[in-house]
Amino acid sequence: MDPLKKLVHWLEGDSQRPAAVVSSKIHINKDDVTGRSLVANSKIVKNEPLITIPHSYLLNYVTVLKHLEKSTNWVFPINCKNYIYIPDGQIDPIYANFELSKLLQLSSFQLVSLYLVLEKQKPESYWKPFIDVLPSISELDGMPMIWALQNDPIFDLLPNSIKEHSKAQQEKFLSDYRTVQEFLSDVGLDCTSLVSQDDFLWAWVCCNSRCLYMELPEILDKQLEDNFTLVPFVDFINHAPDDHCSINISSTKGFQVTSGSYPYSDGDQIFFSYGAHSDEFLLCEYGFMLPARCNPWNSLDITPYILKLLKGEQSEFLKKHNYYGEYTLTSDEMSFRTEIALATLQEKDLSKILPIINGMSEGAPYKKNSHLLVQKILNKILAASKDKQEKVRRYPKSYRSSLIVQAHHNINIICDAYIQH
Ligand SMILES: C[S@@+](CC[C@H](N)C(=O)[O-])C[C@H]1O[C@@H](n2cnc3c(N)ncnc32)[C@H](O)[C@@H]1O
Repeated sequence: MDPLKKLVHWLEGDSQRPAAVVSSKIHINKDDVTGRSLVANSKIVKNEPLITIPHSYLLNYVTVLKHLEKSTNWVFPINCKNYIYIPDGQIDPIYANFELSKLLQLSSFQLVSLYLVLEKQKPESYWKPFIDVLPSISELDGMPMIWALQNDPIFDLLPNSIKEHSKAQQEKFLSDYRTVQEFLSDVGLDCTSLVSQDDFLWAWVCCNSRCLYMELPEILDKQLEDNFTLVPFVDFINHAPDDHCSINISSTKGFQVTSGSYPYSDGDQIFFSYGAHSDEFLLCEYGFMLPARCNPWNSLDITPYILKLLKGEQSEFLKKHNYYGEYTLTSDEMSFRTEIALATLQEKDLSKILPIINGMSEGAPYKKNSHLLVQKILNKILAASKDKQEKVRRYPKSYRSSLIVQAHHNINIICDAYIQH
């Protein structure tokens, strides 16, 4: 049977497992650009219920621990038996080694990724219908952190802001992998044979590109970034920058999607917004960008250029008032933080900047020079971007090179529009 059909069949439940509810007005579609997506078969009105996925199908910190508990002699402190189905079956000898106190020290990313890798290796797993439809690593090849991990020299030709973002992600990934290796060796297992770095990368990027916000029980005392879940079927919904579907989590019913403020016609793709994200963010975290000029959240990060110009006293002043770093601009305006930093650069008496910070002054005396400074910075950025684009052209055409060209194109659009403006 086709893996998508198997997934739908699994979600239909059985005498023990609750059924998910999927509106007959939507179906799964597949294309080369956006992968799987959900599409309307007929008219859908505003706020119409579309999908409900019970907790038994959600993969997150709580459900993983609940499934592991079965193979161990510890008792998970959260009682969720009546709303999370755990299949009867054999004890897993690997999980039998897992100590609760050590598991509770893992983050959601570490635990869920480890569990996905181990479950994927089993010929029989409760989660198999879900795991079989997760994207392969090659489907997530748009994420530049993967290029960096593979030491692909083309990574160097990305805009600096994307390189910085991807390097930070890469460090987080490697640190998560190290923690999981330590966890496995602490419980007496051989990590390298059980969980290779490539397998862990696959699971980690699946979590990164498909996780949805869900608060974990307070008793687990986790960090904000641990509050996520994977949601089969709902994770086929692609991103659009404006509001489409709305999502909601019911403690009893599970994960619910309604059409929200947006009516759909037959053939329309169903979207929801992953957040107010720029193309650079979408590329780093999800491996795609929106078509040119379609993303209203695109901005240009000029932080390194401004930081280089600041003198010690000016940096201290900006740090003291929480205005150090994160200097951006869009096609038609610079951010307030950028304005403050550029005014600070021009002022000897820094007390004169405080009325601008407090909203008592518009900072008119600094505006002309600030604008000139930004123009100079943008010309430098344009020159660096042109140089990198020429180098990319010397590479054979590939998916990665096309993404780099698009990322530079986005920068050119903002710089040109701002300079003309
Ligand atoms: C939550 S999944 C959505 C379903 C996905 N298309 C699939 O085939 O499984 C997120 C991934 O979908 C793709 N995606 C989401 N929105 C997109 C869009 N507007 N354009 C292109 N790709 C998109 C990206 O690959 C992203 O990592």
